[in-house]
Formats: sequence, C-alpha cells, structure tokens
Amino acid sequence: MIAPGPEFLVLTGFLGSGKTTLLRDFLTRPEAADTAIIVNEVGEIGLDGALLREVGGDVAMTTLANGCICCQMGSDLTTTVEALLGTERPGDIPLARIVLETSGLSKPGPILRQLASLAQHRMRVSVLATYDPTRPPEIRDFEEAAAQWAGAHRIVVTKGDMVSPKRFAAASGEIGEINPLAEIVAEASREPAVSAAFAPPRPGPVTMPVPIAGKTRPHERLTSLLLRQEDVVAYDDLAAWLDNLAGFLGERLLRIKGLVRVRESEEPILVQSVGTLFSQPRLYRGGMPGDGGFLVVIARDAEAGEIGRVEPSLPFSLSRAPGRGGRSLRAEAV
Ligand SMILES: Nc1nc2c(ncn2[C@@H]2O[C@H](COP(=O)(O)OP(=O)(O)OP(=O)(O)O)[C@@H](O)[C@H]2O)c(=O)[nH]1
Repeated sequence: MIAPGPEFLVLTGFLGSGKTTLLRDFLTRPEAADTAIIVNEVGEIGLDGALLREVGGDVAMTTLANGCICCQMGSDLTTTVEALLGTERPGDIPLARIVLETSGLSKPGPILRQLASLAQHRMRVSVLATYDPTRPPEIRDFEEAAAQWAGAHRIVVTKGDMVSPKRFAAASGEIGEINPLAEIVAEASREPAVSAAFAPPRPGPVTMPVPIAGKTRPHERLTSLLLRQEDVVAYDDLAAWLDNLAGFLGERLLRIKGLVRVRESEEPILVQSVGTLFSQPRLYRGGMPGDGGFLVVIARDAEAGEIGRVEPSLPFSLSRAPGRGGRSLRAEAV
C-alpha cells in the first residue's frame, strides 16, 4: 500500500483576519516540528514570511511572491510543493504537513485546482479559514472573503480577546449562514483555538468551493499600494500620517502593514492595521529586509493619488508600475 503523503493545509482568510498570528502560535508548539510553510505574499516585499521566521526555528519556509497564486494560470505552487516533497529530510522523518498561507485576497478554489495536479503524492488537502469577529459580517460582500469561507473545511474564529463573549458567539452563527458545511472552531482562549485549528482534519473528500456569482474581474474595487521608504522618519510624523490616512479613508481602509525605520530606534517598527484598527506598534527584532522600510496599504474604492496627498508628507515613494507616473509620489500596485 502506498503511504499517504503529508497533510496540506491551505490557510486562507480575509485581509488581516489573523492567519499569520494563528500560524505563528502553532509554530511555537512541538507538534509543528515536521511542518513546512509556503507563504504567498502579494507584495514584492514579504512581511508574513519574516514574521513567521521570527518564531519558526528550523521549519522549512518558502515564499511565493509573484502575486496572488489564485490569479495565476501556471503558478510556482506546484513546483514548490514538488521541491519540498523531494527534499531529503533530517533523519528521514517525513513531512507531517505543509501549510500554505495564502494572501488575504486569494480564493481557495483555484489553489485546490492547482494542487489537484499533485494527486500522485496522496496529500490530504484541506482549507482552513480565519474569521475575524472584529469586522462586520458585511465583509462577506467581498467576493474574495465569501469564496474563502465558502471553500473552507474548517473556519476558526480569531481574536477572541478583542470582542465580547456575545459578539464572539454571534460569529459562529454568521459563519453557519455562509458555509453550513464547515467545522467551526470558536474557542475564545488562544491555546485550545490553536490546537483545534491545526488538529488533523476529519476524514472526508476535499470539495471544490461553490463558485460565487458576481464580478469576474478579480479584486475589482481594491487598491493595493506599496510605499517604499526613502529616508528615516520621526515616529510622531509616522503616527500622524497613519492617523490622517485612517481618518481620510475611514471604512475604505482594509489593511496596512509594513516595517518603518524611525529616528528613535535602530530596529524598525512593525506597523499593522486591520481596517482602521491599529495594533500597538512594536519593534521588529527580525532585522530590516534588504529593500528597506515599506508600507503596504490596501484600500477599497481609493486612488493612489488620494493616499499620496495625506499629510504630513513622508519620504515614501509610491509607484504604480515602472516607467509610469513620474510624479514625486508614484503608486505601485502590489
Ligand atoms: N489582540 C489580538 N490581535 C490579533 C489576533 N490575531 C491577529 N491579531 C492582530 O491582527 C492583525 C492582523 O493579524 P495577521 O495575523 O497579520 O492577519 P493576516 O490574516 O495574516 O493578515 P494578511 O496576511 O495581511 O491578510 C495584526 O496586527 C495582529 O497582531 C488575536 O487573536 N488577538
């Protein structure tokens, strides 16, 4: 009998819903020892991979940074998985699982289709999605979010420490309306939530997600901008800019993350918001990526030019594509 291959977990969930945090927590556990991680970063400069490396120890980690893998016809994903499976392992201990952390805008359906071409490896593929109870249920109006939850076998309610028990409990009902087939993990305490999220999947066939009717253009209303830092900034200026950006964009702001060099510290500051809710900025101990400081801003129904006009003016360059633009503030789509 051919031995089954590793478990393959597609970790999906809307922008900022807690995928990286959940995976980081799992990686600190002994049962994560024989895990390999693939991170799909939409931006050129990956932060999720860096945050996972901070805690990941010897775990094999690969970053796929050529854009959203669900939008690619022929992707690097299958090649990467083949390479992982073909790599000699210390002590010949086989990989127990591969976790693919997708970008917050990936849809699982096309990813599962790509993985289907690896059937000979007999991997047990399943989709694990995160559900952020701090965001309103209207997030499901985004076709990406709807596709993620619709395609999930297991959905984990995250951020149990950030909402009331009532709100936390209501999330399960909302999930049930979107995907009545998914197993729901709703544990407000972190430890049991992480255990249940990464527990072996219950046996059963992997099904393709139900296609969501509607727009055909992917990510139609979303703008994803890369702001590259050209000079060090004062922390107060950065804080004022983030405040003003959040005030200006309001509900249209979906996600900010990045590492910024500030005058006050040798180490960069990790900046993160989900919607307009900012996490406490903290020093990032993993070192500055080679390309220097950056911020990724993901917004709905917003133009790069509008974001470029937010005060105070900071030494970040925005460029939409090489060769276009030519203004001091250029926008680069990520
Ligand atoms: N308090 C609290 N904050 C959380 C929790 N999970 C995530 N966060 C915060 O929410 C923000 C987004 O979390 P991430 O884990 O980066 O979310 P993500 O889904 O990986 O984000 P993208 O990769 O951008 O889609 C970060 O600032 C986290 O620190 C949680 O359980 N509790």
